[in-house]
Amino acid sequence: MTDHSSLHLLIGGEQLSGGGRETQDVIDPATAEVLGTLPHASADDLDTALANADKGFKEWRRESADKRAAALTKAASLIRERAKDIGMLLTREQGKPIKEAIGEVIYCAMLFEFYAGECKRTYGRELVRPTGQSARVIYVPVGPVAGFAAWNFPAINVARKVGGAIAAGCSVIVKPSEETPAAGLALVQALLDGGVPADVCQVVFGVPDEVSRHLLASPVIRKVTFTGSTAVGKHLTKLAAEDMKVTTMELGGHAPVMVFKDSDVDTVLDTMVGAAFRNAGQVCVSPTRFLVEQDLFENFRDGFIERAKAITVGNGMDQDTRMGPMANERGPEGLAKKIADAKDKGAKIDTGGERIGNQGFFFEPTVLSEVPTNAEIMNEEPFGPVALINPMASADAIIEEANRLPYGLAAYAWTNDPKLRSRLAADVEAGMLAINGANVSAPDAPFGGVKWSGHGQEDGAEGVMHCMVPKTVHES
Ligand SMILES: O=CCCC(=O)O
Repeated sequence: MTDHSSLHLLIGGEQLSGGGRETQDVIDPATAEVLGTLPHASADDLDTALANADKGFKEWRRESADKRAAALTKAASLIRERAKDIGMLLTREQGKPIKEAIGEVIYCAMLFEFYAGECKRTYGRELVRPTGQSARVIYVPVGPVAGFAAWNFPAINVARKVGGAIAAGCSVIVKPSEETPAAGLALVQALLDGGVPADVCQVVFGVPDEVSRHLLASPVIRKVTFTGSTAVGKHLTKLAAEDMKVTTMELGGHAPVMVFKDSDVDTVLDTMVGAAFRNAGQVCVSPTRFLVEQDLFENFRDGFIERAKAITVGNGMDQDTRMGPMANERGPEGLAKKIADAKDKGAKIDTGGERIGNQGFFFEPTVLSEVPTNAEIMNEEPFGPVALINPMASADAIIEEANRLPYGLAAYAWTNDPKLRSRLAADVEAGMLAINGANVSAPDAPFGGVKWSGHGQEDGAEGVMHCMVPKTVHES
């Protein structure tokens, strides 16, 4: 199986490395030691991948839904068998606790199993026409897809990029993050081992801007799917527009957690504190801005601080670690700056706020409260282990603050008031809303945002349908 000592490109089924290609080191975020050396694709490699993707698409689009489903199902079963090994690769390169890593890998198997079923559900519709005529809408695969995945979920992000495309009958070239390459490589290998043809799913690495410009400049690619920052998403969307390529953009968030006065504080904290520090807060749907009705505020803040202090931080490979390091050197540096800015503007640092030790990229679980809305951290995704807790005067004020930012990925709310729940469902500007819970991800549930958090969805039936385009066939 793929490991960090044998990192490679996967082009036309060939594992390519060496040959004078540029390389970069892959770093263990828990120790800052080098885990392995990753080859970059040359321009020739990218052209080969594009030619393969073109050929692969022409063949795969004609395969039966049964055959595509069988390959996804087999791959899912191989991923389940390999979950522990892939999880260990993931923890080593990304840092999250091994239990979270294995859970992430299993999610990928579940997603492929769900997509296997969706292969047969790409329904069109018949339009009403006079006798002797017909008109119907059919859905056809959009064409070869270029997918760019982020480092925070090295497995799920790759699975979301390739799964929908393969189910729809597209070919796909995926670029996992260069910082976390091995888990994505192992997933794609399972797809090939499961029967997905080598030209249908390929993996490249390189300097991200160079790879994306090269692939997007090609007329072969008909769809671009990206997970990452809003800034890069806007850049890729503009590049894609040059050739009218379809885009799915899963971008940044700044999720509000609306805690209304009828909530039970301990129940909310028991669910949301763990969610806030999952993957060291490096989650696009991380619960971030806790907007708590005034009456509950003090109890809520005290309980949050107590639970945050109890979190065991350590190497993700240790079984008792509950929070690992941040995934790269940029993490603690960027977070420390945002915390300093918030403090200067009057926020209280209730616990944490500092980097831990001088080895690896560890940061304390941090709680800030009474954070002014002009602090950078209240406006830009912190993407780190920090919770921001503010007292709010009313339900109206909570909803207004929840919608204040240009982001709209996930939102969370706690209330049992049926009228308020309906209002939240209608008025909260987010692609995903969890009421009285912390989970917004499930293989059958569309995952995506609105406003600057992007457009298009992954997972759910939409994850496949966004890799297809409608065609209307009129017959007389
Ligand atoms: O950051 C993206 C993935 C997070 C999730 O699926 O819960």
